[in-house]
Amino acid sequence: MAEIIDGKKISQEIKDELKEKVAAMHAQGQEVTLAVVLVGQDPASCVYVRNKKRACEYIGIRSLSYELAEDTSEEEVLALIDKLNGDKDVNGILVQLPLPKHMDEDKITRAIDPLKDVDGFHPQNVGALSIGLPGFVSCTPAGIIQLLKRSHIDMEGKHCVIVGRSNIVGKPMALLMLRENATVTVTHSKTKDLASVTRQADILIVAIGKKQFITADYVKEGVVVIDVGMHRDENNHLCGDVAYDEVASHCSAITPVPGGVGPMTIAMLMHNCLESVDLQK
Ligand SMILES: Nc1nc(=O)c2c([nH]1)NC[C@@H]1CN(c3ccc(C(=O)N[C@@H](CCC(=O)O)C(=O)O)cc3)C=[N+]21
Repeated sequence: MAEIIDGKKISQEIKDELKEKVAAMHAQGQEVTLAVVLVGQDPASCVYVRNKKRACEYIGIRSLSYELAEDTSEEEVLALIDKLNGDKDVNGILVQLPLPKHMDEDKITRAIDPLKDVDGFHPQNVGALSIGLPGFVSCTPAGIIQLLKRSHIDMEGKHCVIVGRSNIVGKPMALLMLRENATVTVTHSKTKDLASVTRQADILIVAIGKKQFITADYVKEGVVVIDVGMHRDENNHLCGDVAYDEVASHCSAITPVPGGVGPMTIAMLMHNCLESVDLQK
Protein backbone atom coordinates (compact mmCIF):
# COMPACT_ATOMS: atom_id res chain seq x y z
CA MET A 1 0.00 0.00 0.00
CA ALA A 2 1.26 3.44 -0.92
CA GLU A 3 1.96 5.95 1.80
CA ILE A 4 -0.23 8.98 1.20
CA ILE A 5 1.91 12.08 1.68
CA ASP A 6 -0.24 14.40 3.75
CA GLY A 7 0.46 17.92 2.49
CA LYS A 8 -2.21 19.39 4.68
CA LYS A 9 -0.61 18.03 7.83
CA ILE A 10 2.95 18.90 6.80
CA SER A 11 1.94 22.43 5.75
CA GLN A 12 0.25 22.85 9.13
CA GLU A 13 3.48 21.83 10.90
CA ILE A 14 5.38 24.44 8.89
CA LYS A 15 2.77 27.12 9.60
CA ASP A 16 2.98 26.33 13.33
CA GLU A 17 6.77 26.69 13.24
CA LEU A 18 6.44 30.00 11.39
CA LYS A 19 3.79 31.23 13.83
CA GLU A 20 6.25 30.76 16.70
CA LYS A 21 8.98 32.59 14.80
CA VAL A 22 6.65 35.50 14.03
CA ALA A 23 5.68 35.72 17.71
CA ALA A 24 9.39 36.00 18.57
CA MET A 25 9.81 38.70 15.89
CA HIS A 26 6.83 40.61 17.26
CA ALA A 27 8.42 40.47 20.71
CA GLN A 28 11.45 42.23 19.18
CA GLY A 29 9.19 44.86 17.61
CA GLN A 30 9.57 43.35 14.12
CA GLU A 31 6.41 43.17 11.98
CA VAL A 32 6.09 41.08 8.80
CA THR A 33 3.90 42.43 5.99
CA LEU A 34 2.84 40.83 2.70
CA ALA A 35 1.19 42.88 -0.05
CA VAL A 36 -1.02 40.85 -2.39
CA VAL A 37 -2.08 42.35 -5.73
CA LEU A 38 -5.03 40.78 -7.53
CA VAL A 39 -6.19 42.13 -10.89
CA GLY A 40 -9.66 41.07 -12.00
CA GLN A 41 -11.88 38.43 -10.47
CA ASP A 42 -10.77 35.09 -11.83
CA PRO A 43 -12.63 32.74 -9.42
CA ALA A 44 -9.66 30.39 -8.89
CA SER A 45 -7.37 33.36 -8.17
CA CYS A 46 -9.88 34.72 -5.66
CA VAL A 47 -9.84 31.36 -3.81
CA TYR A 48 -6.02 31.26 -3.70
CA VAL A 49 -5.80 34.86 -2.54
CA ARG A 50 -8.34 34.19 0.19
CA ASN A 51 -6.35 31.11 1.34
CA LYS A 52 -3.16 33.18 1.42
CA LYS A 53 -4.83 35.86 3.54
CA ARG A 54 -6.12 33.22 5.93
CA ALA A 55 -2.61 31.73 6.27
CA CYS A 56 -1.19 35.20 6.98
CA GLU A 57 -3.76 35.78 9.71
CA TYR A 58 -3.00 32.42 11.30
CA ILE A 59 0.75 33.02 11.39
CA GLY A 60 0.60 36.67 12.40
CA ILE A 61 1.75 38.18 9.12
CA ARG A 62 0.05 41.47 8.23
CA SER A 63 -1.51 41.23 4.78
CA LEU A 64 -2.37 44.20 2.60
CA SER A 65 -4.62 43.44 -0.29
CA TYR A 66 -4.92 45.42 -3.51
CA GLU A 67 -7.86 44.27 -5.58
CA LEU A 68 -7.84 46.05 -8.92
CA ALA A 69 -10.44 46.01 -11.70
CA GLU A 70 -9.93 43.75 -14.73
CA ASP A 71 -9.47 46.81 -17.00
CA THR A 72 -6.71 48.41 -14.88
CA SER A 73 -3.84 49.54 -17.09
CA GLU A 74 -0.37 48.04 -16.95
CA GLU A 75 1.01 51.47 -15.97
CA GLU A 76 -1.27 51.56 -12.91
CA VAL A 77 -0.08 48.14 -11.77
CA LEU A 78 3.56 49.17 -12.33
CA ALA A 79 2.95 52.36 -10.34
CA LEU A 80 1.48 50.35 -7.46
CA ILE A 81 4.48 47.97 -7.50
CA ASP A 82 6.79 50.97 -7.46
CA LYS A 83 5.02 52.34 -4.41
CA LEU A 84 5.18 48.96 -2.62
CA ASN A 85 8.87 48.57 -3.54
CA GLY A 86 9.60 51.89 -1.85
CA ASP A 87 7.47 51.23 1.25
CA LYS A 88 9.82 50.04 4.00
CA ASP A 89 6.89 48.60 5.94
CA VAL A 90 6.15 46.15 3.11
CA ASN A 91 8.36 43.04 3.19
CA GLY A 92 6.84 40.80 0.53
CA ILE A 93 5.00 41.57 -2.71
CA LEU A 94 2.95 39.01 -4.62
CA VAL A 95 1.12 39.74 -7.87
CA GLN A 96 -1.35 36.93 -8.44
CA LEU A 97 -1.04 35.23 -11.84
CA PRO A 98 -2.49 34.91 -14.41
CA LEU A 99 -2.86 38.60 -15.20
CA PRO A 100 -5.39 39.93 -17.73
CA LYS A 101 -4.26 39.46 -21.33
CA HIS A 102 -3.50 43.14 -21.92
CA MET A 103 -0.63 42.98 -19.40
CA ASP A 104 2.91 41.75 -19.87
CA GLU A 105 3.46 39.30 -17.00
CA ASP A 106 7.24 39.25 -17.51
CA LYS A 107 7.47 43.01 -17.33
CA ILE A 108 5.41 43.10 -14.14
CA THR A 109 7.40 40.26 -12.54
CA ARG A 110 10.63 42.14 -13.28
CA ALA A 111 9.28 45.34 -11.72
CA ILE A 112 9.08 43.77 -8.25
CA ASP A 113 12.12 44.45 -6.04
CA PRO A 114 13.98 41.09 -6.02
CA LEU A 115 14.38 41.44 -2.22
CA LYS A 116 10.56 41.55 -1.90
CA ASP A 117 9.81 38.90 -4.55
CA VAL A 118 8.35 36.23 -2.26
CA ASP A 119 7.16 34.23 -5.29
CA GLY A 120 10.78 33.80 -6.42
CA PHE A 121 9.82 34.62 -10.03
CA HIS A 122 12.23 37.55 -10.63
CA PRO A 123 15.17 36.71 -12.94
CA GLN A 124 17.60 37.69 -10.17
CA ASN A 125 16.13 35.08 -7.82
CA VAL A 126 15.96 32.46 -10.57
CA GLY A 127 19.63 33.17 -11.36
CA ALA A 128 20.58 33.02 -7.67
CA LEU A 129 18.95 29.61 -7.36
CA SER A 130 20.75 28.30 -10.42
CA ILE A 131 24.18 29.09 -8.95
CA GLY A 132 23.36 28.46 -5.28
CA LEU A 133 23.26 32.04 -3.99
CA PRO A 134 20.76 33.20 -1.34
CA GLY A 135 17.41 34.39 -2.68
CA PHE A 136 13.76 33.46 -2.88
CA VAL A 137 12.85 30.02 -4.21
CA SER A 138 9.59 29.45 -6.11
CA CYS A 139 7.04 28.22 -3.55
CA THR A 140 5.69 25.08 -5.24
CA PRO A 141 9.07 23.38 -5.88
CA ALA A 142 10.33 24.49 -2.45
CA GLY A 143 7.20 22.94 -0.93
CA ILE A 144 7.83 19.66 -2.75
CA ILE A 145 11.36 19.45 -1.26
CA GLN A 146 9.83 19.97 2.20
CA LEU A 147 7.19 17.29 1.54
CA LEU A 148 9.91 14.78 0.64
CA LYS A 149 12.27 15.72 3.49
CA ARG A 150 9.56 15.68 6.12
CA SER A 151 8.31 12.31 4.80
CA HIS A 152 11.90 10.97 5.18
CA ILE A 153 12.19 10.22 1.46
CA ASP A 154 15.86 10.36 0.56
CA MET A 155 16.72 12.18 -2.69
CA GLU A 156 20.48 11.63 -2.89
CA GLY A 157 21.45 9.46 -5.84
CA LYS A 158 17.81 8.86 -6.79
CA HIS A 159 16.62 9.28 -10.36
CA CYS A 160 14.13 12.14 -10.28
CA VAL A 161 12.10 12.57 -13.46
CA ILE A 162 10.23 15.86 -13.83
CA VAL A 163 7.40 16.11 -16.33
CA GLY A 164 7.01 19.76 -17.37
CA ARG A 165 9.57 22.55 -17.81
CA SER A 166 7.76 25.70 -16.69
CA ASN A 167 9.72 28.58 -15.19
CA ILE A 168 7.78 28.40 -11.93
CA VAL A 169 7.72 24.63 -11.33
CA GLY A 170 9.66 22.31 -13.65
CA LYS A 171 12.89 24.29 -14.06
CA PRO A 172 13.36 25.39 -10.41
CA MET A 173 12.35 21.87 -9.35
CA ALA A 174 15.24 20.46 -11.38
CA LEU A 175 17.69 22.87 -9.73
CA LEU A 176 16.45 22.06 -6.22
CA MET A 177 16.65 18.32 -6.89
CA LEU A 178 20.23 18.74 -8.11
CA ARG A 179 21.01 20.59 -4.90
CA GLU A 180 19.73 17.49 -3.05
CA ASN A 181 22.11 15.34 -5.12
CA ALA A 182 19.42 13.59 -7.14
CA THR A 183 20.04 12.60 -10.75
CA VAL A 184 17.57 14.71 -12.68
CA THR A 185 15.79 14.25 -16.00
CA VAL A 186 13.44 16.96 -17.26
CA THR A 187 10.84 15.85 -19.79
CA HIS A 188 8.28 17.90 -21.72
CA SER A 189 5.76 17.86 -24.55
CA LYS A 190 8.43 17.10 -27.18
CA THR A 191 9.98 14.19 -25.26
CA LYS A 192 9.93 10.99 -27.30
CA ASP A 193 8.40 7.91 -25.69
CA LEU A 194 7.69 9.73 -22.44
CA ALA A 195 6.51 6.59 -20.63
CA SER A 196 9.86 4.86 -21.19
CA VAL A 197 11.54 7.79 -19.40
CA THR A 198 9.03 8.21 -16.57
CA ARG A 199 9.21 4.45 -15.89
CA GLN A 200 12.87 4.97 -14.90
CA ALA A 201 11.93 7.39 -12.13
CA ASP A 202 12.49 6.68 -8.45
CA ILE A 203 10.79 10.02 -7.82
CA LEU A 204 8.34 11.30 -10.44
CA ILE A 205 7.22 14.93 -10.29
CA VAL A 206 4.34 15.77 -12.59
CA ALA A 207 3.57 19.37 -13.54
CA ILE A 208 2.11 19.37 -17.04
CA GLY A 209 -1.36 20.75 -16.50
CA LYS A 210 -3.16 17.84 -18.19
CA LYS A 211 -5.92 16.16 -16.27
CA GLN A 212 -5.11 12.59 -15.11
CA PHE A 213 -2.46 12.26 -17.82
CA ILE A 214 -0.09 9.93 -15.94
CA THR A 215 -1.59 6.45 -15.89
CA ALA A 216 -0.25 3.17 -14.47
CA ASP A 217 1.81 2.42 -17.59
CA TYR A 218 3.96 5.53 -16.90
CA VAL A 219 5.34 4.31 -13.55
CA LYS A 220 7.49 1.54 -12.15
CA GLU A 221 6.67 -0.37 -8.98
CA GLY A 222 7.67 1.46 -5.80
CA VAL A 223 8.00 4.96 -7.30
CA VAL A 224 7.31 8.13 -5.27
CA VAL A 225 4.82 10.30 -7.20
CA ILE A 226 4.35 14.04 -6.63
CA ASP A 227 1.34 15.54 -8.41
CA VAL A 228 1.42 19.31 -9.02
CA GLY A 229 -1.71 19.38 -11.22
CA MET A 230 -5.02 20.91 -10.28
CA HIS A 231 -8.17 20.25 -12.33
CA ARG A 232 -11.85 19.42 -11.94
CA ASP A 233 -13.02 15.95 -12.99
CA GLU A 234 -16.38 15.07 -14.58
CA ASN A 235 -18.01 15.15 -11.11
CA ASN A 236 -16.52 18.60 -10.47
CA HIS A 237 -14.11 17.17 -7.88
CA LEU A 238 -10.51 18.39 -7.70
CA CYS A 239 -8.02 16.05 -9.35
CA GLY A 240 -4.43 16.21 -10.55
CA ASP A 241 -2.19 15.41 -13.51
CA VAL A 242 -1.99 11.82 -12.20
CA ALA A 243 -4.76 9.23 -12.52
CA TYR A 244 -4.57 8.65 -8.78
CA ASP A 245 -6.85 5.62 -8.49
CA GLU A 246 -4.89 3.46 -10.91
CA VAL A 247 -1.38 4.81 -10.13
CA ALA A 248 -1.44 4.82 -6.30
CA SER A 249 -1.32 1.02 -5.92
CA HIS A 250 2.05 0.97 -7.76
CA CYS A 251 3.68 3.65 -5.60
CA SER A 252 5.60 3.54 -2.35
CA ALA A 253 4.30 7.07 -1.70
CA ILE A 254 2.06 9.55 -3.52
CA THR A 255 0.61 13.02 -2.97
CA PRO A 256 -3.18 13.42 -3.22
CA VAL A 257 -5.02 16.31 -4.92
CA PRO A 258 -6.32 18.19 -3.01
CA GLY A 259 -4.27 18.01 0.18
CA GLY A 260 -0.83 17.43 -1.37
CA VAL A 261 1.31 20.05 -3.07
CA GLY A 262 -1.28 22.91 -3.00
CA PRO A 263 -1.21 23.63 0.74
CA MET A 264 2.60 23.43 0.70
CA THR A 265 2.76 26.25 -1.86
CA ILE A 266 1.03 28.54 0.60
CA ALA A 267 3.17 27.38 3.56
CA MET A 268 6.34 28.16 1.58
CA LEU A 269 4.99 31.57 0.61
CA MET A 270 4.65 32.27 4.32
CA HIS A 271 8.20 30.97 4.84
CA ASN A 272 9.45 33.35 2.14
CA CYS A 273 7.68 36.28 3.82
CA LEU A 274 9.72 35.67 6.98
CA GLU A 275 12.88 35.27 4.93
CA SER A 276 12.20 38.61 3.22
CA VAL A 277 12.66 40.38 6.56
CA ASP A 278 16.20 38.97 6.85
CA LEU A 279 17.08 39.62 3.21
CA GLN A 280 16.10 43.28 3.61
CA LYS A 281 18.37 43.83 6.63
N1 LIG B 1 1.87 34.97 -8.14
C1 LIG B 1 1.35 33.76 -7.96
N2 LIG B 1 1.88 32.94 -7.03
C2 LIG B 1 1.36 31.69 -6.83
O1 LIG B 1 1.85 30.92 -5.96
C3 LIG B 1 0.22 31.28 -7.59
C4 LIG B 1 -0.30 32.18 -8.53
N3 LIG B 1 0.30 33.40 -8.71
N4 LIG B 1 -1.35 31.83 -9.31
C5 LIG B 1 -2.02 30.56 -9.15
C6 LIG B 1 -1.11 29.48 -8.58
C7 LIG B 1 -1.83 28.31 -7.97
N5 LIG B 1 -1.49 28.32 -6.55
C8 LIG B 1 -2.06 27.48 -5.60
C9 LIG B 1 -1.96 27.71 -4.25
C10 LIG B 1 -2.60 26.92 -3.33
C11 LIG B 1 -3.38 25.86 -3.71
C12 LIG B 1 -4.10 25.05 -2.70
O2 LIG B 1 -4.08 25.34 -1.52
N6 LIG B 1 -4.82 23.98 -3.09
C13 LIG B 1 -5.62 23.17 -2.20
C14 LIG B 1 -7.09 23.16 -2.63
C15 LIG B 1 -7.70 24.51 -2.79
C16 LIG B 1 -9.14 24.43 -3.32
O3 LIG B 1 -9.98 23.88 -2.59
O4 LIG B 1 -9.38 24.88 -4.46
C17 LIG B 1 -5.12 21.74 -2.23
O5 LIG B 1 -4.50 21.33 -3.20
O6 LIG B 1 -5.41 21.01 -1.27
C18 LIG B 1 -3.47 25.59 -5.05
C19 LIG B 1 -2.82 26.38 -5.98
C20 LIG B 1 -0.67 29.37 -6.32
N7 LIG B 1 -0.39 30.04 -7.44
